[in-house]
Amino acid sequence: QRPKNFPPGPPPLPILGNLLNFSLDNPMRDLERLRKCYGNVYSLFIGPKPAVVIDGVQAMKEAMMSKAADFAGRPEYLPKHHMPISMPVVGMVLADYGLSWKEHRRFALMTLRNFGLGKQSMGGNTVCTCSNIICQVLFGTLYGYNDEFIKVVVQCFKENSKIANGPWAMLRNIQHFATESSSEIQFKSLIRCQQEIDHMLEMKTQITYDDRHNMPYMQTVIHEIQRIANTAPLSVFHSTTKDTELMGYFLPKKQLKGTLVIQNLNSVLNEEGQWKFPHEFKPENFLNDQGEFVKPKAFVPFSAGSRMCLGETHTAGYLQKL
Ligand code: HEM
Repeated sequence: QRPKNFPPGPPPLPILGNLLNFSLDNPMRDLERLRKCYGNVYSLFIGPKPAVVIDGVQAMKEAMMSKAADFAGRPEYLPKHHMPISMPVVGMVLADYGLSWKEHRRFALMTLRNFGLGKQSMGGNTVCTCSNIICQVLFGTLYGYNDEFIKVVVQCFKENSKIANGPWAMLRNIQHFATESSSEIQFKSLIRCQQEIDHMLEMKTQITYDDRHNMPYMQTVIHEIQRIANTAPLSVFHSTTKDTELMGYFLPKKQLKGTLVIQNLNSVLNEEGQWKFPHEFKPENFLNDQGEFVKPKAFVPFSAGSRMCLGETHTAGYLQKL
């Protein structure tokens, strides 16, 4: 039974809730269908538990920015107590809203920033140390500095990136780009990126992270790939921390032990009215009329607000807002 003035949604079945409303092959398409039927804020039953789905920039902004503290919880039943033995402690990702999470987040942000996250390229031991800290932040496990496990993990990542960036892989990627839909645009984008790289390499021997400011087209392509790739389409589930309202609907805390909140980041990354070409791969989505790189407010692959991803380099700005 939906509480009074709760967001509308499809009628649930006993025990199963709305599970049969979703197909296994493409549940994102079913969410889009429900959005068209019920609007940008609607509810579903995952088994017996009600959940609220948030679509589009406007609803997401109200929940994650204007009412950040009300929506910053994590659901109780996320599988934090069923982690493998190597992750016995709850990391920050699944930690519920509270003092402990705040302190961990503040500390992690400062540590990552002091290590130069997003400022400089890192190498050698720094990579090992950072990977180790990321393991602790994410999974709650810190390895010793000479631990063989973390050394092997870093070595595997290095080998993988060599393979992924090697000449054969590049050829394969170009072939993939060239044969997928809107292949011509993608192929032209790659050629233009290569020209930008070649131009930079005329002036110096190696390109670093800082050079991105002089490579606007490269930036647009990377961002457009991330928009289309949609790495975490439903983000990490949130939960309300108190009775609150969203777009005129009432979301009770007490009655439901915190309402489960699902952000549909996919709906924002493809929202009509927010993008010049919402449903196509076009780097122009990130170019203004002067041909400069701009990041539209609907670019939210890392989510937004107080629980926004720590890997996003601009997250540091939220340090003061916790
Ligand atoms: C392309 C790569 C990545 C994507 C798309 C991504 C996306 C996300 C998303 C959508 C969330 C959930 C935010 C929310 O609950 O509203 C998240 C949380 C998080 N991410 Fe990432 N992430 C990426 C890489 C990283 C990296 C490299 C780190 C390590 C520095 C990281 C650390 C975290 C942490 C600690 C959280 C939990 C924050 C909290 O609960 O307060 N992520 N990420």
